[in-house]
Amino acid sequence: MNLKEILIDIEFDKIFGDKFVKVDGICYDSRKVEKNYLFVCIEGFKTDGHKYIKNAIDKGASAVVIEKITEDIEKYIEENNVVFVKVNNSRKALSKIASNFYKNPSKKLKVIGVTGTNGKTSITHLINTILRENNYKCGLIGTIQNEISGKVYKTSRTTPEAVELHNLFNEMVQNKVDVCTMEVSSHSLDLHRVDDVNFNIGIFTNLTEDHLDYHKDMRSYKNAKIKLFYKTSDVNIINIDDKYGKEIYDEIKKINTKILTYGLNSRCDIYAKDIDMKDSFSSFTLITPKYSGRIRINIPGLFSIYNILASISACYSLGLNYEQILKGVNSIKPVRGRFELVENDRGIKVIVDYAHTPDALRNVLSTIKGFVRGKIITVFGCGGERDSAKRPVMGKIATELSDYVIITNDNPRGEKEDKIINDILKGIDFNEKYTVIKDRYEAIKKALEFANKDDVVLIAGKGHETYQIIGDRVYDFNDKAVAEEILRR
Ligand SMILES: CC(=O)N[C@H]1[C@@H](OP(=O)(O)OP(=O)(O)OC[C@H]2O[C@@H](n3ccc(=O)[nH]c3=O)[C@H](O)[C@@H]2O)O[C@H](CO)[C@@H](O)[C@@H]1O[C@H](C)C(=O)N[C@@H](C)C(=O)N[C@H](CCC(=O)O)C(=O)O
Ligand SMILES: Nc1ncnc2c1ncn2[C@@H]1O[C@H](COP(=O)(O)OP(=O)(O)OP(=O)(O)O)[C@@H](O)[C@H]1O
Ligand SMILES: N[C@H](CCC[C@H](N)C(=O)O)C(=O)O
Ligand SMILES: [Mg+2]
Repeated sequence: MNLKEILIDIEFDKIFGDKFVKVDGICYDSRKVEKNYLFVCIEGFKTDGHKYIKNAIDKGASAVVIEKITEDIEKYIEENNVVFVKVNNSRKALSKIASNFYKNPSKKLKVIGVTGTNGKTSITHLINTILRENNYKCGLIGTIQNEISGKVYKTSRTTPEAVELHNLFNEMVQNKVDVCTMEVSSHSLDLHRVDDVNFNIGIFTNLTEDHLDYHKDMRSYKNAKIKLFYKTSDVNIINIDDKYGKEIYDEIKKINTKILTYGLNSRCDIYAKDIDMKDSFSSFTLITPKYSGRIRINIPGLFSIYNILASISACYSLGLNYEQILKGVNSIKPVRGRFELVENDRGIKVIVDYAHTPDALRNVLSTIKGFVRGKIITVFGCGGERDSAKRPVMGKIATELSDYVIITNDNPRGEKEDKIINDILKGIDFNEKYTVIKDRYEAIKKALEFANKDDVVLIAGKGHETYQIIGDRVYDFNDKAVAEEILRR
C-alpha cells in the first residue's frame, strides 16, 4: 500500500515528501517499527511519541505522522528520504489510518459494542455463547481474551489500540466471522481508539463510580460512554433502570436512531418479570415485542439477569427467535472469574469474582447475602494507579455486607501498598471485624482456614487475572488456583 491510499479521508495540514511512498505496516510505538513502516507520533500521558522519531527511522520507518513540527524534520527528509505528514490530532489520524490500512474491515461484518462500568465482559461472553450455539461464526474482543471463531488470542487491554483493533477485524473478515462482540471502554472512546469502527449495535449496561482518576467526574465519564451511541448504524440497546442509562436514552432519542430499552419493568421493550432467584441459578419470564417465555440461567444474582437481558436484546435485534434464544441460553456457562465457584469438600462456598468497583462489590455481596447460611468472609484489595476515590467506598461496602473482611493487595502497580490499604481503611468503622494481610496468598489462606461449613468466602477484585503487578514486576498469581491449592491440602 502507498501512503496516499492510507491517508484517504484524513484531514492533514501538509505532506513533506513523496505521498506515494510504500508503507508495509503501521505503528505507534517506535520500539516495534520495522522496514517501511508508518510511525504515528502520539503525545501521551507519560511521554511524547515525537521524541522517538529518530528511533523509528533507525528501525526503517518510511513515513512519520506528526502533530507538531520539530527542528530535525528537514534533516530526516533530506538525509533519510523519510516522508512526514502533519495532522491536527494523531490519535484521531491513527484510527483512520488503521482502518484504511486494513481496508475498513469493520464494515464487512456486524459489530456489537458493549459499554458501561460493569457487565461488559459478562455480556460479550453471553452473546458469544448464544450466537455460537446457533451456528454463527463469532469474534470477541475484551478484557479476558480476544477470540476469532473459537481461536483464543491473548490481550492486555479491554479495548485494544486502533491498530490492533483493525488488525483483529481484518483477521475476522478473513475467517468469515459474521458477528464480532466487543467491549468498548470509556478510555477507548475518549482516546479515539474506536473512532473508525463501524458499530451496528451499541449496548449500555450501567454507569457507577470508577475511573475517576482519568475522567475526573461522572459527567465526563458519561460523556465518553455516550459517544458509542452516536456511532451505531442499526440499534442502541439501553438499560433504562440505570439513572445514567435513562439520561443517555433521553439524549439519543433526539437523534435518528432505533432504540431498544431493557430492564425489569414493563416500560422497557424487553424485560424480565416473575423473577425467581436461587443460590446458583435464576429464572424469569422474558417479555419482548415479538415473543415471551420462561428463561432459566445458571448464573446467580440480579445483575446477571440484567446481563442476560442485554444479551438477549442483542440477539433479538439480530433476528433470533425464542427457540434460538432458549437453545443459546441453555448452553451458558459462568464466565471465568465472574462469580466462579471453587470446588471443595469442606462445604464452604468459595467464590472468585472480578468485582473491582463499589457497585460490583455491593451487587455480589447482596447476591451472596440472599442465600448464605453461615458467615460471609471477604478478601479484597484495590488496584494501584487507578481511581483512589473508590477505595474507602469499597472498604465500607465490604465490611457492612460481610461478617469478616481481610484487606489485601490487588495489583499495587507503582503505588505504595500501605497507601492503598490506608485509603480502603478510611471508609471502615473501627468497630467492624476486619484485618489486613498484605500478601494475597496469605490472605486467601487465612480466609479459608477461618471458614466453616455453610460459610461463603468471596475473593474479589482479580477474577480471571493470572498475574499480580507489584512495582514494575509481574508475578504469576491466580485467585482460583491459589484457593484450589490451599483447599487441596
Ligand atoms: C490512560 C491510557 O489509556 N493510556 C494509554 C496511552 O498511554 P500514553 O498516552 O500515556 O502513552 P505514553 O506512554 O505517554 O507514550 C506516548 C507514545 O509514545 C510511544 N513511545 C513510547 C516509548 C518509546 O520508546 N517509543 C514510543 O514510540 C508510545 O507507544 C505512545 O504511543 O496510549 C498508549 C498507547 O497509545 C496506551 O498503551 C496507554 O494505555 C495504558 C497502557 C493503560 O493502562 N490504559 C488503561 C487505563 C486502559 O486503557 N484501560 C481500559 C479499560 C479499563 C476498564 O476495563 O474498565 C482499556 O480499554 O483497557
Ligand atoms: N450488570 C452488572 N451490574 C453490576 N455489576 C455487575 C454486572 N455484571 C457483572 N457485575 C460485577 O462486576 C464484575 C465485573 O464484571 P465484568 O467483567 O462483566 O465487567 P466489565 O464491564 O467487563 O469490567 P471491566 O471494565 O473491568 O472490563 C463482576 O465480577 C461482577 O462482580
Ligand atoms: N479494567 C480494570 C480492571 C481492574 C482490575 C483490578 N484487579 C486492578 O488491577 O485494579 C482497570 O484496569 O481499571
Ligand atoms: Mg471487561
